[in-house]
Amino acid sequence: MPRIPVLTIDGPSGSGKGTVSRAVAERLGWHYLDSGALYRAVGLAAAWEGIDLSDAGAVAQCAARTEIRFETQGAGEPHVIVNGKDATRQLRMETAGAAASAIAAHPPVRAALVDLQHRFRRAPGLVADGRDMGTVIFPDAPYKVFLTASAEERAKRRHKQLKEKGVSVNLDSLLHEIAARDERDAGRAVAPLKPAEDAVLLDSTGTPITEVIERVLSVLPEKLRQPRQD
Ligand SMILES: Nc1ncnc2c1ncn2[C@@H]1O[C@H](COP(=O)(O)OP(=O)(O)O)[C@@H](O)[C@H]1O
Ligand SMILES: Nc1ccn([C@H]2C[C@H](O)[C@@H](COP(=O)(O)OP(=O)(O)O)O2)c(=O)n1
Repeated sequence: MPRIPVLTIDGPSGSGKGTVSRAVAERLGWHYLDSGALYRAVGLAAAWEGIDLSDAGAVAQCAARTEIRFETQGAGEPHVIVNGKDATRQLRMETAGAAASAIAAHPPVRAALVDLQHRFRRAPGLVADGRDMGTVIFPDAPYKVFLTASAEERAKRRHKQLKEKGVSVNLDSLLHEIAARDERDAGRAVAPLKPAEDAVLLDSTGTPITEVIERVLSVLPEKLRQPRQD
């Protein structure tokens, strides 16, 4: 029996993975996995419990007992409920991204989240967004994209996004944080940020989101791109 199709979209922070993945999943009528939100949620849950984020074993145990749910509430990003609390806003802060990047470097933490991620592969298909979707979690995915953009453009996008959410941050410090996160995510020993050998590379610098979405959709065969009738 053919396996349920997966489109993986990996790339660095601010490359547009989340926005593009959600739009593509909606167009196809497929499920969506925001794997970064899982790492963010575990980082937050560990901080709530006062766990030292450098303690790989303690964070991995925390990952195994943390309950993470995604709730669709109208348009826009799904809300993320961590151990019963709506943590959506907190999880989007750059501090949560940095904590996620730190705990994500621990192999036992990554191992604790593998089954959960595989369970998102449900019919009719899955769009999976992250760093290692095409390389480690869904290496057999038939469709893979690696999305990038210059660090300057990614920092500007994040700056605008946070400003729209009422969070004021300095552009220079964002650029620094993004560069530090890129370096840690790409430099770690386990599941580093890198394109799968069979991924299509897309640089979105200066390209409007609508066009990026079309380019990603063009990676899929025509028959999958038809809107579903049911
Ligand atoms: N091609 C693009 N051009 C301009 N802005 C973009 C583009 N892609 C994404 N954005 C904006 O950049 C911000 C970060 O995008 P997001 O999808 O959260 O990135 P990622 O998930 O890769 O971190 C969002 O506000 C989004 O609207
Ligand atoms: N599949 C994944 C997804 C995220 N991570 C880690 C590394 C990232 O810096 C953090 C946060 O990821 P997230 O995709 O939410 O961050 P951005 O939206 O790209 O800024 O989690 C990971 O190691 N593996």
